[in-house]
Amino acid sequence: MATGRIYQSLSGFFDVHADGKTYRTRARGNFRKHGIKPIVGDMVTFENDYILDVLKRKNALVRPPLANIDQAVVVTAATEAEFSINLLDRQLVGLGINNIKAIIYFTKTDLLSPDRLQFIQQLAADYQQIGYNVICPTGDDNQAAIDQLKATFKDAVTVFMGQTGAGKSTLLNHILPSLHLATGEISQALNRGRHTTRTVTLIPLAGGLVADTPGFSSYDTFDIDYRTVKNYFPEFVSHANECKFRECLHVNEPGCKIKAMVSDGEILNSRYDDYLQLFNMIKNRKPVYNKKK
Ligand SMILES: Nc1nc2c(ncn2[C@@H]2O[C@H](COP(=O)(O)OP(=O)(O)OP(=O)(O)O)[C@@H](O)[C@H]2O)c(=O)[nH]1
Ligand SMILES: [Zn+2]
Repeated sequence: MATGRIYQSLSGFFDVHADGKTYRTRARGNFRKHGIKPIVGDMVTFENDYILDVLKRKNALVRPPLANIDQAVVVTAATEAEFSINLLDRQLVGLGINNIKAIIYFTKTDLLSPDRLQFIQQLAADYQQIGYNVICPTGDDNQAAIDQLKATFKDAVTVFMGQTGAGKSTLLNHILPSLHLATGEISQALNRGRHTTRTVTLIPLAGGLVADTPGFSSYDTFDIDYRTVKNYFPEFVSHANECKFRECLHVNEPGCKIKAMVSDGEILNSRYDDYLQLFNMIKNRKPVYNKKK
């Protein structure tokens, strides 16, 4: 029996990397009975080219299906018309909930005015300070940024996420020129018919594995208790023990260190506003009752 990771799935076969070799395996019939369907990214045990067991997943994304993701490159267009700090914060919280480390990568910095570039660089420094890994190419210095990004791939499974048009395919093509992903308008046109059949392959790169598909939809459902939203704002977590109340939600409580830090400019107003927005959205969300099966 051997243990390995599924890196590709094609018409009923699962290609597995184990001990530096690759194996073409199949799932046994009884997998279907138990409702376990192996997907790319899964760690599996196998013998004689048959998968015996799927090991417990750390997390999984649905479209396209991929398990055990360590980190996501949040591809973010820095231009004024496209950038939204609110969207960025929501993406970061979504990743936090799924236990996926975020790497923020700014694109289109070549289009920025000097003022705008300075604004984005300050923002990059602020998010770096919070604890995120932020990569912000400047001018013609694209290669340095890409090298910096590649250095984060070691020993990790990495996916690319971001808004439509943010530059995910362009960036992946730079990193993996053999992919030849369609970009811009062509990509838009192809996108329309591709939801159903699209699968993902994990490609070995810079000591890690990178998903070759740029179109991961981030989840807009935040399936958590509203009282835990604060846990996904790292700069709140590191000072929460300085609030007067141990269970402080940093909303209306007296003696709240987080609110004091917002007033003092030590925590970004926009981060606190986005926290309150998510907090209220999740608190006021109508419960969804699933029909009994
Ligand atoms: N000037 C400039 N243009 C860029 C940059 N990155 C991407 N673009 C352009 O932005 C457009 C969209 O880029 P894509 O790579 O297709 O974006 P995407 O995120 O893959 O988009 P979807 O496939 O719709 O999800 C294309 O016309 C790219 O040429 C950049 O760093 N600078
Ligand atoms: Zn507080």
